[in-house]
Amino acid sequence: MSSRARSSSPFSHNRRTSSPFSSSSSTSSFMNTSGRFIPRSNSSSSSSFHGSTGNNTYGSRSMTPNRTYGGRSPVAFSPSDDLLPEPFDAPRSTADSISVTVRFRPMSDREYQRGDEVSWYPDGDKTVRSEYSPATCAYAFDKVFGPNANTEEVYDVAARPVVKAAMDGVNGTVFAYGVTSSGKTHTMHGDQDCPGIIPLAIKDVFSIIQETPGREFLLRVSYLEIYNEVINDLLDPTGQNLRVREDAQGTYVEGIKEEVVLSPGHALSFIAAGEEHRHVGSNNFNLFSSRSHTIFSLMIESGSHGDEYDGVVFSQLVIGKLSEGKASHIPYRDSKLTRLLQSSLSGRGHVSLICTVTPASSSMEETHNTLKFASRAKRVEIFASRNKIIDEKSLIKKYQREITTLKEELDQLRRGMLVGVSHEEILTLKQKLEEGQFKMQSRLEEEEEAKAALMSRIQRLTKLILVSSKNSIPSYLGDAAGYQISHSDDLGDCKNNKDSPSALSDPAVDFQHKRSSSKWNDELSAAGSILAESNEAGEFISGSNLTTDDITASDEMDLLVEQVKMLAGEIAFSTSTLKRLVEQSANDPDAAQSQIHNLECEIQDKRKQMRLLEQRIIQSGEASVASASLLDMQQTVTRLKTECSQKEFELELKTADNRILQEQLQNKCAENMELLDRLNALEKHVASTGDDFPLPSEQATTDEYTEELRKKVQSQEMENEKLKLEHVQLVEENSGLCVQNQKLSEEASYAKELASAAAVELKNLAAEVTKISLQNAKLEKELQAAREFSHSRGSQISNGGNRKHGDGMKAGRKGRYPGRGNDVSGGFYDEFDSYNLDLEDLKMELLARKQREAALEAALADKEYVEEECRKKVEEAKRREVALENDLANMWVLVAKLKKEVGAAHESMSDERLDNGDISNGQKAAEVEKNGFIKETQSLEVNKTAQDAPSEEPLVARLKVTILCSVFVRIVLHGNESHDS
Ligand SMILES: Nc1ncnc2c1ncn2[C@@H]1O[C@H](COP(=O)(O)OP(=O)(O)OP(=O)(O)O)[C@@H](O)[C@H]1O
Repeated sequence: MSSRARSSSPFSHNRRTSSPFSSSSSTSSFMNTSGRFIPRSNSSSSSSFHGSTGNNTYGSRSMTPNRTYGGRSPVAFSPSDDLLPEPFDAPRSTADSISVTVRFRPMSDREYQRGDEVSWYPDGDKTVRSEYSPATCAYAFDKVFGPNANTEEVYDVAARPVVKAAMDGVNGTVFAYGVTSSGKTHTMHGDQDCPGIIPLAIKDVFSIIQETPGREFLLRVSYLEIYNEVINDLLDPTGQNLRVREDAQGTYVEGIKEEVVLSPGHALSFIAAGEEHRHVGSNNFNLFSSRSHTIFSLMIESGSHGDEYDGVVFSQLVIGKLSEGKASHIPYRDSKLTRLLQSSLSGRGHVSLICTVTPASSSMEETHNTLKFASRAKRVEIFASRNKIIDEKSLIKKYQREITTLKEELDQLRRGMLVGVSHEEILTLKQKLEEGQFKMQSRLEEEEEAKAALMSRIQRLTKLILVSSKNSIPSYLGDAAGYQISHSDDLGDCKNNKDSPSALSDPAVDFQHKRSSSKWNDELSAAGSILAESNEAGEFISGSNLTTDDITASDEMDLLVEQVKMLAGEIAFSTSTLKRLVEQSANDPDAAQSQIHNLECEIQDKRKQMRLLEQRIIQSGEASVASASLLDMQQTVTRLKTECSQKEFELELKTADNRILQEQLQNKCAENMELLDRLNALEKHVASTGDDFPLPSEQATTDEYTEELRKKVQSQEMENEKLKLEHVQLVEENSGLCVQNQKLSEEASYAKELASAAAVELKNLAAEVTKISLQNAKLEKELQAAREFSHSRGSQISNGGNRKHGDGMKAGRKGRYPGRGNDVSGGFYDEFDSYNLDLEDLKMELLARKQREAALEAALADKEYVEEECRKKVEEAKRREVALENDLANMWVLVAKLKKEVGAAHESMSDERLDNGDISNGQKAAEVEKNGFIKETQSLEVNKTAQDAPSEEPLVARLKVTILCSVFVRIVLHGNESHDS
């Protein structure tokens, strides 16, 4: 058995009683499954939906208690029907979803005062709808409870099936989730008038146990709080900062205390004690509570009786209160809470999520977030199945086994089946058996003792009550009465006096006296008549039969003590009556005298009785000591001790009550003082107001005066109203400031926490940095060493000549570590050397190649550049050539034109001259010359490429020069143009 629990209650239950509980002092696992959420693949089953055309049937935007939330949503969808919770029948193998319910709380007075409106409302019993966008924003859940629903209704839907299944061996988790002040505590814990889920579940568990007589149950509880990521054991104040551990069975809290519980009250007392240890207790610091989660776990172990034993079932119910806190800086997925609930929410048990929300508009966003969370939770699939422990871990099984073995042995012994076994062996076996039984019994009895002591005390007290109420008296009381009577007889005139105390003339005295003593005296007298012949105190003591079957010595002692107390009370009362009579005797000495005498007799009589009883107590004590067996004495001592401790406990309670009462008294006194002060002030005020009124003059009529007074009162009332308003405003302002102040302090504390968290982070980071720096330094060192090594290696190799390949180099490398070659490490170093140098050579070669490559690339680039330049020049030259050719062609066209014109002019002139006969020889020569020129030009035209004909005529040569010049000019111009462009 894993010993996880720090300790557990030593309570065990006695099987002889009719209770179905099994006995145990147990340690067991806290959680017993592990796994993960399985997101539902079928998105159509999602519970959130949008886009409906429903009308909001609630016109008003304020939520009042009278507002009805019944009726189905008129919207045109029914996804909620898909989400109806299936019955939690165990075992179950098909997938089911988490049961998700939403509970609205009523709007608080504060929210009303703040002017909040309803922002979310339950539309029917399965839908939550936004008031501001009802058509587009709505969510469906298994069940939605309006603000008027009570917790029992919530329990019936959201928790009862889980509890039932848990009692049948299926793990279950019920948790309330919501923002601060949304109603988680109200839902889970509740109060006296309206018990929450936890007390209801506990009650249910015990009723199920009562209704299942065929099974034995062992229940244990644990209660923890997760506050600011720290787990504290609420059942054990020393259990702080516990750790979540994980084993094959799942996650559990190491060292959590588990207590065996025997009744609902017992379980609830642990919760009440746990609440005292909570980090925030009943504190109303919202921010703190939003970081506080509580988990109450009930471990249930059960098995059938004896032969019907069919294995032990172990299950766990976790009932949690989880706060949705925006203040929390740890997201849920990383939190301890998630780790802890991992087992419970693993999908193998039932899970019921109750989301608590407020309808108020000031919390609209928070409520929306809660609804979104709830909607997402609905998609988680579970496969709830029944747990079964068939290993040896079960306490019930262990005990059952032991009992069965012992029974068998006993049977064998009884039947005398141990044939051939010697008498000694039988005795030894018997002894062993008895020892075993004794062990078992003693453990059970330990548990029973406290209970038995209480029971005996109750019985004794009950006897006393019965004795007095039934007007019957045991024989020993009769003795006492007899003694009283006989003693009175002794006193003679006291008894026979008609003015006995019961016939006192003062009716008040008579009544009071009767009220205190008549019943007792009547009883004594009645019994005394039976034993009237016994007239001596000694006889009464010795003759009384105090050791009847049903009355033990201690009972007798108790009764005697009670009698002494009563007598003492009566004596005190008679004494005070006597005092009063003595005072009265001053007025009427005769009448009072006899009464005084009787009363004195009575007091004496009672004193004697008391003394006798005291003696009897002493004697009875001595006698009982003498006669009682050791066992009796032990029992008596134990009982007395128990009573003592009970008395102490009662005393403590009384002291605490007293303290509270005193505090209350002090408060009341203070309040009274305040009220008195206020009264005085008011009286003064009234007096001063009265002074303000002028006394009615003789002329003024009473009516005028009354009117004046009325006006004054009215103005006073108005002033009062004003003051009241101011007061209300001030109170509001004050509460606002208080809230602000609280928020600020919360924020400050949050900031502090953040700062501390940041400090921790920083510290961690610093540690990381240090670590990394150290690593860096180490690496640098190594690098440096490697560099040095390679450097020295390089120089060594360069000195050694042939560096690249060959034996010489290897010989050089080996020479670096003289002596190493002989051993293994030397060989390794040589190899390492050689590898390093090869690598280095390769690197250098690679570098040289890269350099060559780069040089070649540069040369190639140069070449390409030059080529490009040349190509450009060639193109330019070609373009010029084309241009020149064009110019030349144009030129030739011009020349041809000129030639034509010149030829035409020449012919017409010669024709005219020939006709007129006035052409001189000179002119003829010129014309010849011209004709020659034309002929030459024509020949040029034919041989236009021949530019320097040796036999040119001067004119032709000139023309050529002209043309060339023109061509040159054009080339120059063209060159300039192209240059400009
Ligand atoms: N269903 C309800 N009906 C009536 N009153 C409710 C209901 N739910 C909550 N309240 C009241 O609202 C107030 C806040 O509720 P409660 O303390 O339960 O909130 P909480 O969520 O537990 O807050 P915290 O996280 O701060 O502890 C309480 O005064 C409570 O009595």
